[in-house]
Amino acid sequence: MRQTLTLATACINTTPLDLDGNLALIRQAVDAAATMGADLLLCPELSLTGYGCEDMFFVADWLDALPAQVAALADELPEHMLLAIGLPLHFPGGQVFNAVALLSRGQIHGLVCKQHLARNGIHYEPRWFTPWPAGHVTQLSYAGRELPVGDLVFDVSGVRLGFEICEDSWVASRPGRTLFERQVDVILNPSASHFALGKQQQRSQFVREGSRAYGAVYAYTNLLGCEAGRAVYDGDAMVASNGELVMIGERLSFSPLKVYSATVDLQINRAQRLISSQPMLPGHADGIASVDFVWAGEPYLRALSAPCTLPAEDEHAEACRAVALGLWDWQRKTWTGGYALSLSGGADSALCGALVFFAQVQAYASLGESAYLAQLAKGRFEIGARGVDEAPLLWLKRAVMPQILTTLYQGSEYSGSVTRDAAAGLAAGIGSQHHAWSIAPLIDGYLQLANALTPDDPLNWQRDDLALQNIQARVRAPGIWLLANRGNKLLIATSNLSEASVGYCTMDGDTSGVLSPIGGISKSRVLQINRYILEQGIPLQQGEVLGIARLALAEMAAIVNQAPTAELRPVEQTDEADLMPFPVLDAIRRISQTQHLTPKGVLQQLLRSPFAQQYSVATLTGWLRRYYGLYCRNQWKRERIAVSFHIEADSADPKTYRRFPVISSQLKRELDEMDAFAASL
Ligand SMILES: Nc1ncnc2c1ncn2[C@@H]1O[C@H](COP(=O)(O)OP(=O)(O)OC[C@H]2O[C@@H]([n+]3cccc(C(=O)O)c3)[C@H](O)[C@@H]2O)[C@@H](O)[C@H]1O
Ligand SMILES: Nc1ncnc2c1ncn2[C@@H]1O[C@H](COP(=O)(O)OP(=O)(O)OP(=O)(O)O)[C@@H](O)[C@H]1O
Ligand SMILES: NC(=O)CC[C@H](N)C(=O)O
Repeated sequence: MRQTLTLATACINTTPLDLDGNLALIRQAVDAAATMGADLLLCPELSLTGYGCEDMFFVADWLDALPAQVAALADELPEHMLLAIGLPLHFPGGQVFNAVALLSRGQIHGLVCKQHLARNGIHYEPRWFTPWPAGHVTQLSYAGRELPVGDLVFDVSGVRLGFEICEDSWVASRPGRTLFERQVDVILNPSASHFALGKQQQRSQFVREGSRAYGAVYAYTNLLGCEAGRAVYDGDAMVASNGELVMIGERLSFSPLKVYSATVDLQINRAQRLISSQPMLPGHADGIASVDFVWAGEPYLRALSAPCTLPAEDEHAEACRAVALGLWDWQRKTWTGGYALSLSGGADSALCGALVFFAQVQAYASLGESAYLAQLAKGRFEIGARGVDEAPLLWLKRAVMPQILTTLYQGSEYSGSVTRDAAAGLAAGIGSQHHAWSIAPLIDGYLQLANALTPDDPLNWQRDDLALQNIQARVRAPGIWLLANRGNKLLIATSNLSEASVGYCTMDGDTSGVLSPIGGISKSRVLQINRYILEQGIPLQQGEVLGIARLALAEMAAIVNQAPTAELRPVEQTDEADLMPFPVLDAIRRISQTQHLTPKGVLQQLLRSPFAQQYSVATLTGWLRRYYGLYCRNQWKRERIAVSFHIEADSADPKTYRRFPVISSQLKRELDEMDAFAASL
């Protein structure tokens, strides 16, 4: 019996429905794992089809074509390697399960089905899949063979393998408990776990604990990249043995595929089972499938992987990297000509522009110049060659960025030179093709048209404040759309999470666009990140390729040193005066969305926080009323805000994370209860 195993994990940047593309990456992963001498390769959840296939999981004809692909893949495997691959499993005439198949050369050994379907956060798996009942095993005719299916353990020449499929490991009654009873040596976890700040820490806890408590090696692998346009997957990969991490992969890589391996000692984990206080029935044979596979000989001279520790999380770096990876994947998966951005010289659009630049720099560093250029060539960019002595960063700014990003400053009579110069400076710093024009004549034109309808009663700022603000924001939209259409570019909308939550944005004005890259980042963090980009720079992976460790932008200084203002009114206006301090707004948003509380419950939390020392109860309840008033009435706006990436723990996206009725009571009763509670204090 083998005493050690070399386990490989693949993080794959899948595309939903792209069977050929996903299979090509899986084949590359098999080759890479073979080179590493791996005994087993684990691929992520639903990696054959992509995780986000949505209602295609209801299309039986499409599902029923998959087994032949799986069989063909098995035929190509190297002699001594097992492959675990996630896929949807259709019981002909019945329902669909979220499964993983275990393959070796020419063979499919069986399929394990997910028992706990993710229905929290951004996940809606119960719409398509049926949960598999624990302890149930059946037979199925699949790809022309009779296979065991269900809550299975595979006995591979004395080494027992079991699975927890993503959400299975997040719940209290995780399958690992019965895998332990069946003497499992290795628990494999194929996942599709969306990126959110702080999640690696959570995952590492169940990976380590799964290994310690169940006396097993635990291998975890996640999808990578912006698979289907919204969620970004971070390609987290970990292996734990004897309760300690022995492998941690690089997360949020711009490579479409990352394969890692770890060599682990099965004996030391068996020893933990031996001394476990949990009873284990001898001869527990239920749900154990014997696998006809011969491991390669024991590699006695191969060193075991050493324990390692999780690196400390740099939240700003992670947020920037996740957004940039999303932008890179949108660019390459949509085959479009880059991005167009209305650049105001304010915080939000500046961060969007900076992250488009960071995406190019990181893609260059991760892929290397020739693969990076090959990718751009697929998007039909014609990039001039880099000068012999030209530094890659300068070349990216000079030759690449003008093609990737078009920026446009659109001043009005209320815009100042501060923002115009800040926009021009940032554009120079990131190398975008920058233009500036005035929208004043267009606004005048609209006002003349409207005033001609009521010549005795022209629009004025005292009465028509919102109408006069919004026309300015709207007049900017057609111009930037024109430039976007002309260059086949994706229009970036600059909404951030805080403003999107309360609808503090003009529909069909500054919300116009395909994609809101920072729609998952709170305004408080946007402001902090801009300062971070100025003062520290975003760390680069493989930065040595460019000769820099971090990408800093000195041009952010002019952005960072302004108070956020929408420049929509003749009198100086700040966003925080219109709304409330952003840290308070973000706390209300986060508490209400992640703790699922009523306004009274949120107030109670705020009263226990440092805000209670800063602000009176009356001020806090006033802001809570403003927040909920805007939140409720603007659900229709959130339904129409451009697609965004999930970055913070919560999000405003009504199609994934946060659902709320478009028409509602506006929480009138609950707000009155909050006031009554505040009055009772
Ligand atoms: N109770 C209600 N329930 C559902 N819908 C309601 C509604 N009341 C009005 N509406 C609809 O909403 C429409 C108004 O929506 P919309 O035209 O978008 O505009 P609106 O939400 O009224 O105003 C835009 C707000 O965003 C701010 N803004 C704009 C641009 C940039 C920034 C920034 O700093 O980033 C901020 C601006 O200062 C203003 O407070 C109404 O005409 C009506 O059709
Ligand atoms: N003068 C301008 N030129 C070009 N685009 C503008 C201009 N003013 C506003 N916009 C567009 O409208 C969006 C919203 O404007 P707003 O001023 O609220 O945001 P911002 O300037 O990016 O950041 P901040 O809210 O911090 O000022 C901007 O992000 C930008 O895309
Ligand atoms: N695919 C899944 O089961 C994902 C669910 C899990 N709770 C996560 O967010 O990672």
